[in-house]
Amino acid sequence: MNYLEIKTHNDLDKLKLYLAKNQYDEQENTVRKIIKDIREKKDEALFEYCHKFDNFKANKDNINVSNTEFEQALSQVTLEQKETILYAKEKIENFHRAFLPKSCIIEQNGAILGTRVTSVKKAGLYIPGGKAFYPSTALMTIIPAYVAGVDEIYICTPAQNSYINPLLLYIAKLYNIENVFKVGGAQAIAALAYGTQSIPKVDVIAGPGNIYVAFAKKLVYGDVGIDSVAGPSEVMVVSDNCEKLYAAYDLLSQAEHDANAKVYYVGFNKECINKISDKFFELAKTAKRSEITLKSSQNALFIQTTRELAGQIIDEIAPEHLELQLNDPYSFMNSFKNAGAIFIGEYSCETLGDYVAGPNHTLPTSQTARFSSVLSTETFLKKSSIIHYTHKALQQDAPYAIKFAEYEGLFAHAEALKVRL
Ligand SMILES: NC(=O)c1ccc[n+]([C@@H]2O[C@H](COP(=O)([O-])OP(=O)(O)OC[C@H]3O[C@@H](n4cnc5c(N)ncnc54)[C@H](O)[C@@H]3O)[C@@H](O)[C@H]2O)c1
Ligand SMILES: N[C@H](CO)Cc1c[nH]c[nH+]1
Ligand SMILES: [Zn+2]
Repeated sequence: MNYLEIKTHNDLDKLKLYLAKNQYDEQENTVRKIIKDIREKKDEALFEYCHKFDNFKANKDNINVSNTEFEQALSQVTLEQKETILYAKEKIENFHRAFLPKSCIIEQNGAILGTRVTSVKKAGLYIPGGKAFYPSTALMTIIPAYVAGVDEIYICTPAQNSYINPLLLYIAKLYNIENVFKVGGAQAIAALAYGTQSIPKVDVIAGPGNIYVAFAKKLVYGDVGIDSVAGPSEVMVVSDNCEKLYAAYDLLSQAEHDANAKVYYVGFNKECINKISDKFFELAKTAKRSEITLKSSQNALFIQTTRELAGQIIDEIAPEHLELQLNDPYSFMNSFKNAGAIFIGEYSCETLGDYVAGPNHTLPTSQTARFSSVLSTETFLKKSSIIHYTHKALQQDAPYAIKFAEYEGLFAHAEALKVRL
């Protein structure tokens, strides 16, 4: 069992060393090659990788889900499945609508100043589908793009042996999305970033994925916008009690996503650490997704610390999900800043956030919650400044702007104002 005792500020170095060991050089090199190949050989390389990694013999005629495939898939969706999806859809839509940023203006010394919010034109959404199917991620990526007003939405998802989850296609149909490409992994991200004969180049790529998808998004960023590096799932539970053992179940729920998932338990006494770790490893042994869970449970880290130092531990790890099972969680929240999503109290388990609470479940991982945010409508929006002066307003500000231009030796800047005075 990975265990750290952090009792003093200096002990935090042990955690930094532990985190620095997580290197994925081999996977990063694989992704670099995939991106290079897609940029150079486009569809030809894309089809080869679909075959190599997903056993799908792709070509220009079958890469896009056809009308017949849509119809077949929709006929398989049961009434109960539809009701479940529509329940979550409404909650997620309401949340994203409520937090939609709006254009706004102010008036200052007679000038109108503002921010104009516009959506990107083309968004590429990645819906994972390697080790599990993720219709919930279809809702979590489509809804913010749709609410933001994106003009064209394209979906990429792996089609192992040519199969796509019918629930995903049902959700795409609810939003009239016709372009669902049967492509997964780094090759999907590269295709959306640079375009191929079959897949258009988009403005923003959003959606989570495994280590290959996450590296690819990181590498194409700058040529295209991304939501965040939303890679293998992570959860940290901080608790000051362990009577109910909820933490062990919550750790397991994320360990089952991926062998590279990361789960952390932070407790304040050894007794709780022992109780939670014993239960967690017992559950992992009999887990349904045992192959994945047994591997990821080996990465679980148990930390014994004090309430005072726990905030610094959170900030260092910057977990994708943070559960605070604490007395007085709100006062504790002043002690840290870095977490993708914060679940407060023993009843707010992460599974609710994964599916139905409303906020997005696509979140930054691998310590990037230090600077990245949850996927939201903002992922698909840009802001432009608005500046509108009248002659009177110009007369008020110009003398100051002219002086600034002169301090900088930029005389043409000053002249552009002087001719208007
Ligand atoms: N951070 C978040 O917000 C969030 C949300 C949901 C899911 N997730 C994560 O998404 C991931 C889903 O992973 P998944 O694997 O099930 O699906 P995935 O769609 O992310 O990955 C499958 C693809 O990986 C590629 N791949 C697999 N093995 C490869 C190899 N050896 N070399 C090159 N490429 C390879 C293939 O192209 C395949 O299509 C999990 O890690 C899960 O934890 C994260
Ligand atoms: N926990 C994932 C984010 O890391 C989201 C998810 C989707 N389905 C189940 N869980
Ligand atoms: Zn999950």
